Amino acid sequence: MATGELLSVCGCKGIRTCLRCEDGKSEQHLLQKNDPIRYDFVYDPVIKSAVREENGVRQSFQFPGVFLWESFVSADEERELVAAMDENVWRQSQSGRRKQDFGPKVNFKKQKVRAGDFTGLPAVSCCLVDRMRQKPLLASFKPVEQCNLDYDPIRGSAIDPHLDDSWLWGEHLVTINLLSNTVLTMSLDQGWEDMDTGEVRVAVHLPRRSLVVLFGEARHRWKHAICRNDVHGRRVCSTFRELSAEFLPGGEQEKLGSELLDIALKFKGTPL
Ligand SMILES: O=C(O)CCC(=O)C(=O)O
Ligand SMILES: [Fe+2]
Repeated sequence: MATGELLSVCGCKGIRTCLRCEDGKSEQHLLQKNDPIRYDFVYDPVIKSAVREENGVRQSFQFPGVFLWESFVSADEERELVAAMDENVWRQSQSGRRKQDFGPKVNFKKQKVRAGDFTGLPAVSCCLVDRMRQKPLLASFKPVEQCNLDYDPIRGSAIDPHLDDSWLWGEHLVTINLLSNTVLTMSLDQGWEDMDTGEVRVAVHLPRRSLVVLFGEARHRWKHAICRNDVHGRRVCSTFRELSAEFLPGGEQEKLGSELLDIALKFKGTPL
């Protein structure tokens, strides 16, 4: 298929905005986006803790559920991966993002999933998945979906704080961060103890070409986001998702789960 994007101003719906459509949205929506933020921590991957220093006072707490793998792909691989993505059409998505999906057809509201036109993950991902599985944390990771996202400061690209679905998707969310450094902002709307009056945020710095895994508390309790201000140049990422227990051996929908995995892991996919 030809390189390019499908024509329309942008892909935003409801309260989502990007630089292309913001003039036309009500100020209320923009005000809601600028709520004050109270407690800003930075994730330290060495001590696996969130750290903050204010007026010479250092505060920190354990922050489990984040695994960072720096230089997961080489500079040559990064170039090849992005070139392969750019051979395919990027579809407009919310908040100034563009996307390419390789995965089953899902209706999250009705909790319905079927193979649909899914042809599998792309061929270029086969060696990436083999490599990630070398780490004990991901030894049994079997992705059934890959979503490529494209962020650009010119479009004001971002993704609002959210939790990924956990009816269909399993424990580990794996993202490869390409083309520029960014920050994954983890947040709890209402903190706890002496921070319970405001939002608590933890900035997880994602170097270019790194891989990050969210699991446990960082997957299920803390929301994650990419803020517009943290997109400094074109950024492309690939997020891989596995199936939840319901779709794995012993689960109620194991047959469907195994059919979807068979398709996914043939690595013959084209985007939907
Ligand atoms: O861009 C990212 O790194 C995060 C994407 C994300 O959270 C999602 O697609 O659910
Ligand atoms: Fe997400």
